[in-house]
Amino acid sequence: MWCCRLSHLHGRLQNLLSRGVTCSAFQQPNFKSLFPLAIRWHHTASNSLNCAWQQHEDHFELQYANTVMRFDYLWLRDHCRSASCYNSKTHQRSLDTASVDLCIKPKTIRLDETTLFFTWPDGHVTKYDLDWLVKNSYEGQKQKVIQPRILWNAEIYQQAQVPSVDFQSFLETNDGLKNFLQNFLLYGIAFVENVPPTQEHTEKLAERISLIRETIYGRMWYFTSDFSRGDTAYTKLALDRHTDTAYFQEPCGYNNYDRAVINTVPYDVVHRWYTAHRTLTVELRRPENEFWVKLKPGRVLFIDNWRVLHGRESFTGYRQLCGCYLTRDDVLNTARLLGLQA
Ligand SMILES: C[N+](C)(C)CCCC[C@H](N)C(=O)O
Ligand SMILES: O=C(O)CCC(=O)C(=O)O
Ligand SMILES: [Fe+2]
Repeated sequence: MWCCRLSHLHGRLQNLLSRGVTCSAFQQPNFKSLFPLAIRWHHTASNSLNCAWQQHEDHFELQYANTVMRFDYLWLRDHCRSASCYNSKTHQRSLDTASVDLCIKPKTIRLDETTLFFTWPDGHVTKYDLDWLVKNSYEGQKQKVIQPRILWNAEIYQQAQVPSVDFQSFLETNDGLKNFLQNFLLYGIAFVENVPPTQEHTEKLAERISLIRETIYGRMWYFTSDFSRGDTAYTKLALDRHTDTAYFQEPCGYNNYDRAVINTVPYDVVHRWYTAHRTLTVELRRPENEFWVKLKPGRVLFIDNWRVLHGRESFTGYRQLCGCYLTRDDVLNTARLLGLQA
């Protein structure tokens, strides 16, 4: 019985999808709509505002703040910030987007000072401040400066002389934390110095930026070479450039050690994959693309696993390392709270 209902629904969905939804003027009974709307520019009375808009058949065009913006009418209805459509306390949408006519068009549009008023066929009014539209439009977004990233190699990084941040100022001042995060966002790595070399202090440091991400390796990992752990990371062997946890749904990044059997692509695609892998590996192994640092007690290194790979030489003797994984969303959130664009 359930099977029947499901396949019936499935059929209907496919039908809808294959037919598509069109907004052709011919579907509308009103004969006037067979003709394109008279398109004309509306200018503001005051020249100082420098705003002009035009109502096209299928979109609204606005020129303001040296930006030409185009808005879909459904988008304009959907982003309505009126009390019935949007809860400004929770910043959540109350409007049921699926209930809006896909072919909706405003009945009237008018500009008052810096506010645009759209009146929809059912009488509902949506108000937009011109600056809000600039900030949230596709075209406005494209002009926005995003947090710059520096593509570096060993020489560029050394010449930049990026300072490490002192443990005390990292923990106790927003400026210290902000400097650290700025470097981290720019280069994908950053250092904190003078950290008491204990697990507790390393944990405190991590918690200052973000939530610690618990994984199968534990919350804080504190390890020395121990082959019983069954992973090259826990040996004294050299560890080639890699990123961690490539096999997670939310991985820290990619890597060759943990790559699973490739069984989802045919032989000719797989060969192209190997060629690409070779090109990437050759780049990664160029000495000028490598930056070697000696980790010593008290020096903590943060690595953005989406940008920078890490590895180590083989070693002899006893060596201990302590660390943890951080949740990316929270690191970026802390950066934003400090006024950085992340
Ligand atoms: C020891 N520590 C927890 C840091 C990492 C262990 C991860 C090992 C694994 N090969 C991977 O790359 O995901
Ligand atoms: O031993 C090291 O320095 C690095 C270890 C490592 O990369 C890992 O555990 O994932
Ligand atoms: Fe690693």
